[in-house]
Amino acid sequence: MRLVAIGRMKDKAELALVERYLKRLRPRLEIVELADGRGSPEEIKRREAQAILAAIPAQSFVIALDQDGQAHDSVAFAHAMQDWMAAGRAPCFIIGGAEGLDGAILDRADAAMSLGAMTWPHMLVRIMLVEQVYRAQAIVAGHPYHRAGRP
Ligand SMILES: C[S@@+](CC[C@H](N)C(=O)[O-])C[C@H]1O[C@@H](n2cnc3c(N)ncnc32)[C@H](O)[C@@H]1O
Repeated sequence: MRLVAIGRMKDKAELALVERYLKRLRPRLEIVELADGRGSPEEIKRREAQAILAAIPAQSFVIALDQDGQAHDSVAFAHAMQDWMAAGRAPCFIIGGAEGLDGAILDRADAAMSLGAMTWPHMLVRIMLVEQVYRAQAIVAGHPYHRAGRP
């Protein structure tokens, strides 16, 4: 599995949170960080899109993180991950930069996934996604990390 993300995560507290979940993931999630684009907002998105497209492995199931995408609950996400893997298409998640994702990425993506209607900073999205991937693996494994209790 791969995560292609715009921006270098430097903050130690953010890195520690990503590492907390990353080290537990099986299969592992490789994070590919790409430099922020330069120029006007449109140029930034276009340049970042070129780099993102080049970093997507062949055969992967591409999931663009986008606030207008489809919102899953954690169990549905876990089962979707299982289906992609079973089909031999390892997930490749994409997180945009400050300007968001270029339309070319949304066109290339096999799915667009939302973490809610609000706009989140990309580094927080990275942390939340890695936690949800770990939660998905816990759900599939029947690990008690995920408690399904609801009112
Ligand atoms: C700061 S946001 C970009 C905001 C940008 N104005 C836009 O409209 O996408 C950076 C990245 O974080 C991700 N992101 C932010 N909020 C999200 C949400 N609610 N659901 C899914 N991804 C989100 C997206 O990949 C986005 O490109």
